[in-house]
Amino acid sequence: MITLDDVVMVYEKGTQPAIDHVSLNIEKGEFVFVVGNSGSGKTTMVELLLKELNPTSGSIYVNGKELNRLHGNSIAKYRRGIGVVFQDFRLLKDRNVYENVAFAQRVIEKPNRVIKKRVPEVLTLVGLADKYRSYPRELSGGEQQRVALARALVNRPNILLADEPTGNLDPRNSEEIMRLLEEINMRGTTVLVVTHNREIVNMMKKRVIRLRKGVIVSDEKEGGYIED
Ligand SMILES: Nc1ncnc2c1ncn2[C@@H]1O[C@H](COP(=O)(O)OP(=O)(O)OP(=O)(O)O)[C@@H](O)[C@H]1O
Repeated sequence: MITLDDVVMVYEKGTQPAIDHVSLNIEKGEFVFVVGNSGSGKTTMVELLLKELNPTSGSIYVNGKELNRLHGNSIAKYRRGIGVVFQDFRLLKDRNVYENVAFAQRVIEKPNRVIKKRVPEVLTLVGLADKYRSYPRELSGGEQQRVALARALVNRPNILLADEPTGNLDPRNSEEIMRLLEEINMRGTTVLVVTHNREIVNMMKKRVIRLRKGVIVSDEKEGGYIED
C-alpha cells in the first residue's frame, strides 16, 4: 500500500539528508506510528508521501502508483485520495462544521444528494452530529480536530495521514482522537500517525517506526516510545 524504496531527501546540496536511504513497507489496513526527535525527518516523510516534496533519489509507491511518475492534474487527484489531519486543524474559520466537511466533497464535485448523506454520517462517526451548525471558534480544540478528521474521511480515503494530530490537545482529547483513529482503522483505512506524544504511542501498542537523523533506527510490531 505504501512503499519507500531507498528514499533520500536532501533539501540543500551539501547538507545532511532529512531522509537518508529509507526503505519501508506499510500494508493495507495497518496502523503505524512514526516517531522521533525534532528534526528526525517525520514531517519530511509526510510531505514526500503527499508529493509536496520530491525525493532526491529513490522511489515511493502509494496505492500502486509510483509518485515520481505523477504529473500535473494527476498529482491533485492523487492527494485527494489521501485523508490528512494536521496539528493545527486547518479549518475554514468562516464556514460552519457542516460546510467545512462538505467542502471536501464539493471540491471533487460530488452531487448535493451525496453530500447531504455523507456529511451527517461522518459527523456522527466523530460524535459531532449535533454541532453541524457551529463555527470553528465555538468549538474546543478536541472538537475542532474531530471536524478535521471528519473532513479527512468524508471522501472515503483508503489512507489517513495524521501529522501530530494531538499536538494541540490535552490528554483526554488526545485519547479520544486516538480511539477514533483506531475505529477508522478497524473499518479498513490504513492509518499513519506522526507524533512526539509518548503517552498515546505507549497506550495504543501499534507498530512504531522510529527515525533518528533521517534513518530508521527501529521498527517494532507492538512498540512503545523509546527516547533517543
Ligand atoms: N524546507 C527546508 N529546508 C531546509 N531544511 C529543511 C527544510 N525542512 C526541514 N528541513 C531539515 O530537515 C530535517 C528534518 O526536518 P523535519 O521537519 O522533517 O523533522 P521532524 O522530525 O518533522 O521535526 P519536528 O518534530 O520538529 O516537526 C531537519 O534537519 C530540518 O532542519
